[in-house]
Amino acid sequence: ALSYHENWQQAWHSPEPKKQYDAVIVGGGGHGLVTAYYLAKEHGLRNIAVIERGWLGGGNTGRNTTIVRSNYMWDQSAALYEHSLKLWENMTRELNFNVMFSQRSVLNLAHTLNEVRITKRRINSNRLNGIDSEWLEPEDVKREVPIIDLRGGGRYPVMGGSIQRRAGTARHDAVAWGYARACSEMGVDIIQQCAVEGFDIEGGQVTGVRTSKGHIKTNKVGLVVAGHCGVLANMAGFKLPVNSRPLQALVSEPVKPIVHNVVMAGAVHAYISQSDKGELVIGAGTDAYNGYSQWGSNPVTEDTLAAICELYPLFKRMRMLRQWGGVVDTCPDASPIIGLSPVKGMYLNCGWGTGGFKATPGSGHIFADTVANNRPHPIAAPFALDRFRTGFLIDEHAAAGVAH
Ligand SMILES: Cc1cc2nc3c(=O)[nH]c(=O)nc-3n(C[C@H](O)[C@H](O)[C@H](O)COP(=O)(O)OP(=O)(O)OC[C@H]3O[C@@H](n4cnc5c(N)ncnc54)[C@H](O)[C@@H]3O)c2cc1C
Ligand SMILES: CSCC(=O)[O-]
Repeated sequence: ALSYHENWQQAWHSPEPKKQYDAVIVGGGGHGLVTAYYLAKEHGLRNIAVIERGWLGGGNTGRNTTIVRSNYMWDQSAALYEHSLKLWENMTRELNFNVMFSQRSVLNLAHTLNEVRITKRRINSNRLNGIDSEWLEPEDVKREVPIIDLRGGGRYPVMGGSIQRRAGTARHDAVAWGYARACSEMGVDIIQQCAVEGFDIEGGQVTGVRTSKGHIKTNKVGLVVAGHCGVLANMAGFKLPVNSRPLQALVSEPVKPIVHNVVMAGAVHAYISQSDKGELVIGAGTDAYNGYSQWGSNPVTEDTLAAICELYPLFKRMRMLRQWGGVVDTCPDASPIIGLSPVKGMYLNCGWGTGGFKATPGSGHIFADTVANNRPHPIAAPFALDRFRTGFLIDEHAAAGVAH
């Protein structure tokens, strides 16, 4: 019988790359692995490789604060994120792997009259799209989150907020492991510690991928590398309207259960939830400058912790355990890019910025359809790269819930 560790070692095979694949997905994060999963499961491709320069889930998929919700403003976003939320609700059964999806509800607080108006407008838009979303008066917020100081320390009073009760959190690296195991069972080659270093492009068509483990022939490439999408686009000879910058998070020492939902406060760049182990999981806004570092910086976390102490005074004596960052790729309208690239046979799934974890299953599902059929899935179509030429943007900065 295999030990637990040996069992894990064999959850997915890690072969050396073959000389040729029908499709190569660059990026072994959640979005890339789900794409490979549906290419195999729903589109009958069997000769697929996922190429990951580090380890599975080592990018933003394993670094995020795990919030899952679908309460975005515009119809196009509602279709995308609600498609994903429905897949989250069945993911553990689909993968036979416990991703610990916990629908504990997500609150988005409003601290100014402007945020009250924007939030109520978003709630009405959600309800028109069949998404569960409610307005809470300050006393309702207090009932949901008894430890909150509605005065917000006097600086940012709580004037109400939205709540989505089907929203919640999940175990992020379990998502990568669950899909990796399912991919491997369908014969997808998952190749870690293998960096893509360039592309062969002939007559505008991709024909191969150059990697640190050798050359691979293919005429179908999905770029799913989050904060490094601009780097890979440059390798392929085109530019993306994306800013890549660190987004940070931190966790406290574990304490008894005291926060039973997720509480986000965009105006003060602070949001919290509590992990099943009892740690406070705290998120901040992005750094103010572009960069590819994956570690924290004190000014950002100091601001966030000051806001946390104003909203939840009893946390003033909590000790922080760990702080880290990830490189998030944000588009000018805070919406993703899903679709064809300027290079034939090369497809883009990026620009998810501070909020792509919640879209992981839906993103991979519609991107696989786009890659397999060489045309955008209907839900992906509005998120084409071309929108930055036509000007038909899908601005979700307010719903993003995080300053960037
Ligand atoms: C601190 C933080 C908190 C966040 N909180 C939330 C949240 O609560 N809710 C939410 O919805 N979203 C959140 N996000 C955003 C979310 O994590 C991302 O949008 C999402 O996980 C992106 O998934 P992905 O699979 O596209 O990227 P990743 O998981 O980053 O995967 C991309 C992979 O590409 C690989 N790669 C890069 N270059 C190459 C190369 N040249 N060759 C091969 N491989 C390469 C990387 O190593 C990486 O593993 C947060 C992000 C951060 C950093
Ligand atoms: C990092 S912010 C979390 C979200 O987008 O709900």
